[in-house]
Amino acid sequence: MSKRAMPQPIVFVTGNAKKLEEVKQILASGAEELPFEVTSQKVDLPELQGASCEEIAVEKCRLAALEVKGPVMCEDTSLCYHALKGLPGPYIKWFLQSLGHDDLNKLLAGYEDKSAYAQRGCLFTLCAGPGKEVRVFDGRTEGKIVEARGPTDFGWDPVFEPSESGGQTFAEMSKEAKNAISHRGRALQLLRTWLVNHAETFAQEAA
Ligand SMILES: O=P(O)(O)OP(=O)(O)OP(=O)(O)OC[C@H]1O[C@@H](n2cnc3c(O)ncnc32)[C@H](O)[C@@H]1O
Ligand SMILES: [Mg+2]
Repeated sequence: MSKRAMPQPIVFVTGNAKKLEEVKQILASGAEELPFEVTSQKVDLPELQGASCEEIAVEKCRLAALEVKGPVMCEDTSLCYHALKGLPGPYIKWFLQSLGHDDLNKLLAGYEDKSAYAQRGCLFTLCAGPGKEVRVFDGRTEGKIVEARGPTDFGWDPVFEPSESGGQTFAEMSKEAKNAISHRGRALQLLRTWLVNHAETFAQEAA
């Protein structure tokens, strides 16, 4: 499919190089090609505190559109422990940075339930430009928190064992296998389908 002309490509705004790497792989694979060009820009956007995952994601995307002055997509990943009623959730980045994998796991030491979900972080968000509607696409993968196994180059991948992985942590899986069942792969698939089906609407909003 040829790409539709837009004044500007959609800019994926993120400060995280590993996210960008996966998003590129996911967009390059799969049956449907995106009807628009996607580029990326490294901006560390401020994130709301004390708000719901969805409010955090929407506000970040709104700021990204103002910054880029054109169409953008962003994403926010949460890691939610069932025993901790959804925490650390959107604050996983700060927990991981301060605690590291081992101490992160100790948070669950007092609980039987080690299950977690990597949720809404893939909250992928899409916005056609400053002041335009922000659309949210929610991808979720269930699993449990385990002792770290596998390469440690991407966030909490070593301590998250998805229920569908046959016992491997995200870090131990190939990129293709992770992307096929990951929160990011699922949310991005929803965004892709929406854009394919609403290309006209989105192009008009961005014009
Ligand atoms: O600029 P942005 O896109 O916000 O990038 P970020 O690194 O700040 O990312 P988040 O705010 O979404 O915080 C999510 C945290 O979870 C980590 N993370 C995100 N996706 C992950 C994945 O698929 N596997 C493992 N860790 C992940 C990421 O490194 C952060 O520490
Ligand atoms: Mg962030």
